[in-house]
Amino acid sequence: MADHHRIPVHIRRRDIPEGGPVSVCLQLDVGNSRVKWRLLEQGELRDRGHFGHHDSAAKARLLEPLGPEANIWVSSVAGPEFEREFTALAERLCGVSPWFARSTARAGGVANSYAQPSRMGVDRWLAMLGARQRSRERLCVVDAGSALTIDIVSAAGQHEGGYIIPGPALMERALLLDTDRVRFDEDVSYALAPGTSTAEAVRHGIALAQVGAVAAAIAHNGGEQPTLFFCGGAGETLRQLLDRGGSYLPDLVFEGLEVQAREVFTD
Ligand SMILES: Nc1ncnc2c1ncn2[C@@H]1O[C@H](COP(=O)(O)OP(=O)(O)OP(=O)(O)O)[C@@H](O)[C@H]1O
Ligand SMILES: CC(C)(CO)[C@@H](O)C(=O)NCCC(=O)O
Ligand SMILES: [K+]
Repeated sequence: MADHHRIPVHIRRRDIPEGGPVSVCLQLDVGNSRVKWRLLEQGELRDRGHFGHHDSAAKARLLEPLGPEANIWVSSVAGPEFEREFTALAERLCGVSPWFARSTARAGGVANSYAQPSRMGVDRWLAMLGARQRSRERLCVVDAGSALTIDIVSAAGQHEGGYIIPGPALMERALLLDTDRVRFDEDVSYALAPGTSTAEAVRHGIALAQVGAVAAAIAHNGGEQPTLFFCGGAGETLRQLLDRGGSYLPDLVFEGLEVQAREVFTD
């Protein structure tokens, strides 16, 4: 842990001494379907990608070129085995101990509503910190990944609460698993019109459920209309189908990771 305090955080160009070491920061967003990553050098994006949790070749390609001066920051909602394995691999391949962000009671101007903050998925927490950094208005943060999560943050920065709903792929798998005749081969895209085939009825039904959940979350929680932020693989599609504006920010979790890291490493 002490090691991290020497590491320059939120590396701005003017922080780097002339001829000094190049600050490298590898950031990972470990979700339930896949691992997303981006690589920054002196605060500038150099590369990005994604891979499966068990793709050891991809992990080696990412870690091997890094030197011991690199920072590795991780948001992970995967189990502790991923954390252990990835830490051991990073230590072996580049001599760096990754820092894993945790959900806390408060950070970046946001107060957690959970009695046990560490129980909250850190991706939700970081997405809220990222959104709060961009807007001080009342927020609705929607992460449409394996799960659809919807979180409301008041203008004062209080997490009002949130929702965890199966995401589109999970909804479809649940239907196929527990029915005999819901079967189709067509690859129909998500839309809201009533379906006129099994494929459409399923895909449009799922789109309706996802969009409807966000609309209902906003309607049910009254008050000031929140500013919408979307992230996750289905985030932009959902934003368009909902048709209430808002921003799609695929890097919201990474942005929150930087907010939390800045607080942790500069106290
Ligand atoms: N372009 C797209 N349009 C609509 N839906 C999509 C699109 N891409 C992915 N999805 C759907 O969105 C869901 C999440 O996709 P994806 O796996 O990309 O999310 P993710 O945010 O990486 O998930 P996690 O963080 O949980 O690993 C899946 O149900 C997938 O079917
Ligand atoms: C809900 C997911 C799966 C979304 O990725 C993740 O945030 C998670 O595992 N959360 C733990 C439970 C909670 O957030 O209360
Ligand atoms: K996610």
